[in-house]
Amino acid sequence: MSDTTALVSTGPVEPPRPKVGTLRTLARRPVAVASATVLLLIVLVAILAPVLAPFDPDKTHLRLTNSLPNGTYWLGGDRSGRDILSRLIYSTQATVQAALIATIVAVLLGVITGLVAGYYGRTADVIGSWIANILIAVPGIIVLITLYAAVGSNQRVAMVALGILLAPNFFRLVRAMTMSVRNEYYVDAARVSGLGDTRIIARHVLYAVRGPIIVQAAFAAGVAIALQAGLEFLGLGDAGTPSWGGMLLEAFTNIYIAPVQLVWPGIALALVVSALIVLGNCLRDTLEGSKPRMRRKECASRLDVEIVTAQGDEPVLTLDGLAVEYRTDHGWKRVVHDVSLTVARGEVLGLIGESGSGKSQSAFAVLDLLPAEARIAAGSLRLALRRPCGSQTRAAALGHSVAYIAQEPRSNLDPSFTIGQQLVEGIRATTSRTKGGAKAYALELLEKVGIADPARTFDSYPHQISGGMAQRVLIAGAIAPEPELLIADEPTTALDVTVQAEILELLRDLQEEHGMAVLLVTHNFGVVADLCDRVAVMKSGVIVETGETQQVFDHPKDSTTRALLDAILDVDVVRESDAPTGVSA
Ligand SMILES: Nc1ncnc2c1ncn2[C@@H]1O[C@H](COP(=O)(O)OP(=O)(O)OP(=O)(O)O)[C@@H](O)[C@H]1O
Repeated sequence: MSDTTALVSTGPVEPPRPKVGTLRTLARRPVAVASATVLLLIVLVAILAPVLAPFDPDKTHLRLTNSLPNGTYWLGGDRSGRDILSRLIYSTQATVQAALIATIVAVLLGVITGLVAGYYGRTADVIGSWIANILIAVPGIIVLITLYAAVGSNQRVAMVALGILLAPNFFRLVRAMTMSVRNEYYVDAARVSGLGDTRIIARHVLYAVRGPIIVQAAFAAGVAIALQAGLEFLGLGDAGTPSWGGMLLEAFTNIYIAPVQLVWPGIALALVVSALIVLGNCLRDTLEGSKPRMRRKECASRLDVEIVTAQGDEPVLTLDGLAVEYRTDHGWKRVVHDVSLTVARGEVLGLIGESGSGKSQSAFAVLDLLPAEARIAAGSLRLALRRPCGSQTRAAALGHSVAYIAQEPRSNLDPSFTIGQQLVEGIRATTSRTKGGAKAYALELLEKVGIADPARTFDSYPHQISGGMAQRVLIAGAIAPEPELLIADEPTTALDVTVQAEILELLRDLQEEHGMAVLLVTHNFGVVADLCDRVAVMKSGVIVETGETQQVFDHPKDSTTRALLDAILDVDVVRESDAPTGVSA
């Protein structure tokens, strides 16, 4: 990225993309299938215990006391001569019951109160947060031990209490996520379209927070199982009901005589808790649409990047044969085909095309900003820079010699920090200025990009400034290291017409003053006319026409170019071209 290293989007919570076939996606992940199978088997074993267990769990064969695995007792006998396998099987009932009760209570309590507190705020939030803080401060195990002492060994009551103690985790998670989702535009739109609060919460908010809830529920079930076993191990359980914790306790007292007895309940516990955590993570990944097996570096590895010291009039940017693909349910889909272009030193190249034509994907490929689900199938990138950028890698060049201005100015500013903090951090990361020097430079830049009161803007948070000012701030951040190439992705799209004209004028002035090369992504020929020396027209991932702006305006060859030209009202806006010649896209 640019010197806006610090100006990275933390972005609002995105509305979740609708997913088809969650179970099918899950079924493609071997670890998910394995852990789901383990959990399903455990539940089946709990239900079918009387059928599956070879012996009554309390039946004793004295001659098999502390016996090793044998033909009668496949896992051996315990210190009372009972079958360990049968007791292990019956113990799953207590385990499943404990996990279900604690998790259901925690989810119901925590999610409902978290949704109410996060959505309505105010009193509900204050009371909910207050109770949650108290419950979190309470030492759970002590409460449970006290409870056992007070009401006797009643696992159901203990697990309800544990559920209440675990509920604040859900409360906090759901409250925080609901607060982010509550102000999203799609929630506003649902409200305006007449949906009631209950439907909005159930349909939109709950849908957005379901992934983390599922993961948290898996953790809660794991904690419940571990705690239930712990309490049984402490001898607080019902001695008449087989449980893994109780078996561990017996095996522990017998450790010098038959240490192997510790192994079976230990394995069972480890297996169930691990399966819960793994399945929870897989479910979250699937529901949130992440594809963990595809790492960005792995996917982007086919772009051949070369950073060299510029010789003569060599173009700053040379992109050759770029192909970008996205993974779909039916294989890889190519969205950018064999795109080649150059941007000469000091030149402004407009990359124009209708929506979805592949402009942003081409720019993102240069900036190494493609998402994890994309891959570069072919292509080479050459950056010829006058100023050396340390290690001569693309990562080193980004932010120093190559800067970026994004489409959505506000979502590229971190709402938690002031404009000044973000600018200073970016400047210090890309230049050798001291903190004081960086502050003075930031104020100078803010003035340069036309901000009327730089000192006030410097101390403002992003939500306190307008969209136009936010874009000026991003431009200030981008030009701070005096880049040789500026990539601007629809820098005026999110702004109103008057502000658009001001920002374009600012970009033109800065480009002329600094002699930067600019790759300007846009869908508006008016913008191209205003700023660009040359233009490359894209359609369906392919460059269909390139040429000097004036020439393309006067004699458009491709029907896409003509259609885009027809979309602007006044072709007289084409500026007199003083562009360098002889550089082809
Ligand atoms: N994450 C993604 N997954 C799948 N396909 C994608 C993804 N992002 C973009 N695409 C596809 O890539 C193609 C090119 O998208 P790109 O963002 O480059 O369009 P664009 O020309 O910049 O349009 P716009 O001006 O609307 O941003 C589109 O067909 C789009 O559907």
